[in-house]
Amino acid sequence: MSTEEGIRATNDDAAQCKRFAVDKGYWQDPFIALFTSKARQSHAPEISIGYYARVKALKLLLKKFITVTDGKCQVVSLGAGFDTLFWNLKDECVNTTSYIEVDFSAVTSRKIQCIRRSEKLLSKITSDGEEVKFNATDLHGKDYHLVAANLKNLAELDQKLHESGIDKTLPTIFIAECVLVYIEKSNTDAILKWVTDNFSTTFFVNYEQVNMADKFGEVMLDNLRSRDCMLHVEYCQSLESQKQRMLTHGFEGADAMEMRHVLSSLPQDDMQRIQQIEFLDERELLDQLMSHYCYCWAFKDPNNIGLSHINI
Ligand SMILES: C[S@@+](CC[C@H](N)C(=O)[O-])C[C@H]1O[C@@H](n2cnc3c(N)ncnc32)[C@H](O)[C@@H]1O
Repeated sequence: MSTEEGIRATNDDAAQCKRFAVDKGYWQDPFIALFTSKARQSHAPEISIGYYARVKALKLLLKKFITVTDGKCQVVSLGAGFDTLFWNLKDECVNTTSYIEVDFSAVTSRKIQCIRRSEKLLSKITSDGEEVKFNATDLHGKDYHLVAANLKNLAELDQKLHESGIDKTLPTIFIAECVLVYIEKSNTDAILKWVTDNFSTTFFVNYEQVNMADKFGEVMLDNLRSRDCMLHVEYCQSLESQKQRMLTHGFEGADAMEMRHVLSSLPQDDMQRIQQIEFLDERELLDQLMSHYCYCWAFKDPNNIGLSHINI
């Protein structure tokens, strides 16, 4: 059985791994240090390269969606944790109609505290001196919203998105980065169906485990179980099962890619740069790790605005 505490702790892990990799120079993120303390633990280069590919590919997909929709779109980040993508996009002057982050209240309240004590973070969510509205768990800026909801409770999620001013007729991208795998199949099925039932033009990006039916997958499951985290891997058997999940829940088209192929599709000059940061002992280990994670993306685009062309 997972405990909420065990699941929430995965956010601290992700944020710490990102901070460590950023401090090492894998990629630039001037905001991650505002949500994390300096990493106490070091991580193997394979882990940092994994995060590098995950962060780069998500930004790539999101920017393509924003370009296709000319910025007249909404981003909903499910289980956003301490993700900094909103601030990094703002830093590059990439804007959307609104950007909404959702997580458990214990996570959003900590994120709100970090935002409130940093002028650098606050300045990106206010404009023309407009006030940011917040309580202990929810924060509403002009185009940024951070709200508390349990993703298993769709009525609560719907209500919180409504309070954030969501427009279900506007193209909306949903991001779930290492989130659905912590939630039971019946609930994730319901989330995906709710998305396609409610949003007329929508794109979904899911990052999580794949090819989990082997020994490596078994060890990963055991490892997380010992930290009070059950992974729900029914759809993590193959790229095909990942895509089928999307298609059976109302998406018109879906595609998926193992992270080792994502990595080799990223700009190669940057790859050469990151391979020089730390000595990589065994290339095989990197390939093994990267073949157990994937991006899967899916779209519903009845007006043919071009969502079917978005890929990595
Ligand atoms: C591994 S972390 C990933 C955080 C962020 N997406 C990233 O990639 O850096 C998983 C996040 O999902 C959140 N989460 C998991 N199950 C959830 C649920 N049922 N309701 C709300 N948030 C949930 C956790 O609290 C945590 O912040």
